[in-house]
Amino acid sequence: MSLQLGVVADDLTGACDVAAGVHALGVDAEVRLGVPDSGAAPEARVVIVALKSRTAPAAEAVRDSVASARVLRSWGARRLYLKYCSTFDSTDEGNIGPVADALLDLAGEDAAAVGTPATPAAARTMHRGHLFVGDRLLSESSLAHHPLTPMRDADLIRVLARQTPRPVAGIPLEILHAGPAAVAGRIAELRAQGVRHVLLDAVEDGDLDAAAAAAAGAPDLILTGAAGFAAALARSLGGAAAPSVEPPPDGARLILSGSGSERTRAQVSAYRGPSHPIDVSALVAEPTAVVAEVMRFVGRAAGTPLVTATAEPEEVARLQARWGRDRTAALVEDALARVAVAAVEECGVRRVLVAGGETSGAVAAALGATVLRVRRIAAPGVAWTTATDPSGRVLDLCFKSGNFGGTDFFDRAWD
Ligand SMILES: Nc1ncnc2c1ncn2[C@@H]1O[C@H](COP(=O)(O)OP(=O)(O)OP(=O)(O)O)[C@@H](O)[C@H]1O
Ligand SMILES: O=C(O)[C@@H](O)C(=O)CO
Repeated sequence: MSLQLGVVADDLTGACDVAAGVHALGVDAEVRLGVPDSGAAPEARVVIVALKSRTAPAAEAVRDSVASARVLRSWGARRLYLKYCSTFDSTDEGNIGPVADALLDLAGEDAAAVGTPATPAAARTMHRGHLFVGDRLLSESSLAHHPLTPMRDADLIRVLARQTPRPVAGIPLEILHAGPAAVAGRIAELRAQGVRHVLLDAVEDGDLDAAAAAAAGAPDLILTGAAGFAAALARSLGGAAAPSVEPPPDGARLILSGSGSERTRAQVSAYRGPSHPIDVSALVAEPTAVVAEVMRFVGRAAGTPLVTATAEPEEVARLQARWGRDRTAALVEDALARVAVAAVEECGVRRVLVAGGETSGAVAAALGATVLRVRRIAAPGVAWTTATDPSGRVLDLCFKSGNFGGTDFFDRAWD
């Protein structure tokens, strides 16, 4: 089976979100970590390249995304998809606009980028170009206070227009409701007017299906969006078989949380097993001693140990003000990554659940995972995945976006 959809995702948990949605439809998907080496094409119909490009400097994000897109094309990908966050996480500098522009350059002079972050299953909907998170405008949700990409404007036409010199326009819901032909017609009109970025309204999966059907007739479009539109495209591939559910490998379990999101804070508080906080200030002075102390806890814990740096926003802000935002983040990510490696090597851990996108990227890289295949859906947008580390150990890895999973996720994810 040939590669139908080649996805470039701007973070690892976002890549796993797409893989989970595609797998749930019975379409085989594979996640590649980092810019892949070209070479033999994977067998999966959907391949998702997981980058760490959401908050990287725009030039770096463009370089890695274009390199990944070239490899996906060399593997015969029929469509290219740029996966960004369902809450459009970005700044005026990028990286959604610059990366989409670079993919348009690759696709040809008249190409256009068409898509939507709307993902109704995750309560992200678009109306009149405005993004809603649940019942709130994006700008009135907790994303307005995101430490790296605060989203203070819910008008995504305006947000994207600040990131690209190319004209941006939206397609309203009534055209989506009029069906694929109406959507395709409107896209063609906008392109004829010189528009190069089109954002679609969508409030339910049927709207995304109409968009996917419209896109089918225009193979030169670059498709963009979050997991919702990617799933609609996968649905349109058809021929889905029931997803297989493999048993997990034997071995001990570990939970690592470096996420600061509201949902993860609730999950950490609700967890009923043994847990150990990371002392971030101690980490600044003596990271090796902190990791050694954590490993004594992991080695002795009865049940599934949780190692957590998750803290209230005021505490994170205090630590960032004292030690620097990037330095604190790097220290925490490095410590959790070292704990993951030591737990696998010394404690027989084979199942690792990680909370937080940046944290997940750091842990996956340290474990030497390069390819992930979905084993089982753990929650909407979250999957258990199988990877083989460089020593040949089979690992069961779950990378959870900060905002995903129920409050009791850390207790229930293992079933
Ligand atoms: N106590 C802390 N103090 C300062 N920084 C922290 C602390 N705990 C975690 N961090 C850092 O905050 C960042 C959290 O980002 P991460 O992407 O992992 O989670 P998130 O933002 O909640 O989730 P997502 O991107 O999945 O929505 C990481 O870089 C992590 O190292
Ligand atoms: O789209 C989302 O909300 C997630 O897949 C995500 O990008 C997590 O960082």
